[in-house]
Amino acid sequence: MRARLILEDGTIYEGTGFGAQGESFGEIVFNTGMTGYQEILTDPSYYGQIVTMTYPLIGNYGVNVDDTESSKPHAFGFVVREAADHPSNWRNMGRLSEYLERNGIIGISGVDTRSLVKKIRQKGTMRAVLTTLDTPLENLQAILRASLPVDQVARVTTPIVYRCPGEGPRIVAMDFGMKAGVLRSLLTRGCDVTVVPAHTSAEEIFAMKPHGVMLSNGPGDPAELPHIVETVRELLGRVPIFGICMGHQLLSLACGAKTKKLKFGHHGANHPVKDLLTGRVYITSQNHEYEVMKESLAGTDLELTHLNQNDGTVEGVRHKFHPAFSVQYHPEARPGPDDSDYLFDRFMDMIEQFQEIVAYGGRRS
Ligand SMILES: NC(=O)CC[C@H](N)C(=O)O
Repeated sequence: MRARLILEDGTIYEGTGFGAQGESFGEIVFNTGMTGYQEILTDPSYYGQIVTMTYPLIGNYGVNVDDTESSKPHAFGFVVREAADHPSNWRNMGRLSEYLERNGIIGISGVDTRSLVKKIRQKGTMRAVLTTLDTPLENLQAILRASLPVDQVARVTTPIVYRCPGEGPRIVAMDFGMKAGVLRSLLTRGCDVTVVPAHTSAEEIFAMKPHGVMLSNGPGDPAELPHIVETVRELLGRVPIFGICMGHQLLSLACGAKTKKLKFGHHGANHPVKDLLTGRVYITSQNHEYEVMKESLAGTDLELTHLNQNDGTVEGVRHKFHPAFSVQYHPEARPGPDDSDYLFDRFMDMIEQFQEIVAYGGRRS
């Protein structure tokens, strides 16, 4: 089956379709992980994005039921150099091509992904359309001029409140498109987690009497979510907060910092980040297109805590007075190294310390 990938700058890549048939339109990004394709496809933060894998052979260990980060794939398309269709692994339960087909995701193989990634790095993230149909080029170019979906968080957040009981601290997790790994990291620490839709108000959250609030990862532009930024501002100082990726950007915006789009984003499993509090460098898992602007931290009550060692971008902040901190990368990993798992312990310690303050008649009303 013939497939075409057409970029905003007019470049056309011809390849072979694998997975579903049809047409898909989104932003083209690249991920540098050698493995982890199933976690990547099912990470809700990829909603609206067509993902190119830089590693040349994808699909070689098949798919299984454990490597998913949500109930279904969210990426808008998948681009690879070579799709391995004879998987071999003790956990293998099926072929990647069948998995994509079953889930309505269009894949294209046989693409010169090196040239594609070079283009994205030179020109920045672009819109792209991926098709297995014979649609005339003019029509595809018209699709490329259309606007991208807005309020992507609303498309991937949980529609209902649900609870995973535990004996430990009560956490309310605001789901902006939360990866299963975030929930898992809290549950393995015994937390009692209530997951709430993205648009839940601060009042509704306080009614659940949380010991801590988790701000999850999620797709799209954080600056398009002023109502959620306002909610985070209302939570600040009244309950310990830990933000991851989108959660980090929303916490930063709530404290007066600014965000902007990176040229081509960070998507991979080997980004070096320095924890400025300990001086140690960690290899981290990343997936983001936006960043918190370093210069915008001046004049806020946020302190820079983590720095990207490749390009010097902001990777983490903490509030100088309130119990709140966040990181741009993924301490829950999946896929990627779990070097940064300690941040969940830091959150647990923060909750314990805040509880002591509350017990001594501190800040909380
Ligand atoms: N993984 C995420 O939470 C991504 C956050 C945001 N959508 C970005 O692209 O920067």
